[in-house]
Order: sequence, then C-alpha cells, then structure tokens
Amino acid sequence: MLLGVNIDHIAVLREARKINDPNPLDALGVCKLANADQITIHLREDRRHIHDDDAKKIIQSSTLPVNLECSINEQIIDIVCKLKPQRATLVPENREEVTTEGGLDLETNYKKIENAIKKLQENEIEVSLFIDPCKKMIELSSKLNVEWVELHTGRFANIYAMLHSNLINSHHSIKELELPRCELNKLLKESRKEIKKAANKAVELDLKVAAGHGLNYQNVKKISSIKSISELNIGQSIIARSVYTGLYQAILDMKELIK
Ligand SMILES: CC(=O)[C@@H](O)[C@H](O)COP(=O)(O)O
Ligand SMILES: NCC(=O)COP(=O)(O)O
Repeated sequence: MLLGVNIDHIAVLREARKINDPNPLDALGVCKLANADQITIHLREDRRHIHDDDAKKIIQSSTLPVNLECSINEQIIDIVCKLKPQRATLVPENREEVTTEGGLDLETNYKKIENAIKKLQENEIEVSLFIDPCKKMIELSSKLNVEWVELHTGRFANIYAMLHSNLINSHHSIKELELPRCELNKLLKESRKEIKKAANKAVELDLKVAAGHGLNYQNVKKISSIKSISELNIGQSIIARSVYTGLYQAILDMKELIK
C-alpha cells in the first residue's frame, strides 16, 4: 500500500501567523527518509494554506512524485499545467467549507471536467478524480479516460468517529447506547462495503485506485485492507501526530499500520 503524505496542514500552521515558519518545503526530506511514496498538496482557490510559490518549489525540489489537488477552475488548471506535477487530482471546492465535503460531481460538470483533463494530459500530467465511492462516478471516470480515481473516505471516517465517541461516552446506560451503536456499526460496515465495491469496479475498468480524507491511526486499517486500493493520501492525522512525535515517526507509524 502506497502512502501519499498531504503536507497542506503544515502550511495551515504557518498561515495562522502569516509568517514563513513552518515551511512545508522542509517536510520533503523527512517524508523521503521515512519512506513515504508521494507528496500530496492542495492548491486551493482561496490559497488558505499552500501558495503558488510553495507548489512551485515543492514540485521542483521533491524527489518523490507530487500529487497536486486542485479545483476545475480554468485559471487553476492553467497554473497546474505550468507547474507540471506528476499527477493532478481534481476535487470539488466550496468557498465556505472547512475541508473538502464530498466527491466531484462528474455528471453536472462533465464538459468542464473533460476540458480540464484534456489540458492536463496534453501537458503530460496524469489525472485523478476525487469522487464519492459509487458505481456511477466510477463509470464516468472510466469514460473520461483518467489514470486514477481517489475515493472520498470522509463519510466512512465520520461514521467511525461517531461510533467511537459513543464508546468514550459510556457513562450512558448500555440500553440507551445499544440501538444507535448497532445502527452505527451497520452503517460503518455498509460504508466500507461501498468503498470496496467502488474500488473493485474501478480496477475492473482499468483505473488505479487511491483513497483518502479523514483517515487516521484508528480507522485506517479498515480501508488499507481493501486489496483493490493501492494508495492512501493522508494529511491531517499525520501532521497532528507529528506535533508530539515528530513527522518522521508519525509517517513510520502510519506506514507500519498500512503495510
Ligand atoms: C481533497 C482533500 O481531501 C484534501 O486536499 C484535503 O482537502 C486537504 O485539507 P483541506 O481541506 O484543509 O484543504
Ligand atoms: N485527498 C485526501 C488528502 O489528501 C488528505 O486528507 P486528510 O487526511 O487531510 O483528511
């Protein structure tokens, strides 16, 4: 299982002070040393963390492949074509969101996405689509002729978190907890099954499959055990742990869990 480390969250910390420390560029050597397989960054339209200059320097200096996540906005696509990362992952962006809320709607935006893919592929950038784990989106991805899909694991991660915070609040009587916990367990199983089914379908259609969003040290094994997924992109939980353990150890711990 390959690991892409999303280093946006280092820039989030920098932006809290609007200074130049910590510099996400400094993470490249540590990621390489800890055997990460890829660097993932997201050049958001509002530049809330990674800036154009970061992306440029990261792509120029990284010895690991760089997966640049971006919206389908035409100006952004033109910037990405100039930056030339190994891969561009097209994601939906909503100005008010705290983080990416769902997968790209390939049906509504088909023409715009098709144009973006064409431009990127003409610039020898492989393309991935960040989509919800459903058959329709996989089939449309195949029709759009991309190399990769990345399955959004946010819903799975949210159900997992709800289930486990219920466990922590165990001062409620077991009876009260029984029904919601059963339902949450069922939902979690269904959500994993949905991801597995979508990943299998994608492989069947010759797409390479990544997954990510909200994965952490507790929930990751349920996803990394799906054989048709070959790569996970993980950011928030790795950078959060690195505050206490250092980035090198945080990546090693994650690699150990998903190997
Ligand atoms: C598409 C995706 O899941 C990541 O890029 C994630 O969005 C990074 O964190 P932010 O949402 O904080 O930009
Ligand atoms: N595409 C998902 C990603 O890059 C990392 O998401 P998260 O782990 O920061 O939630």
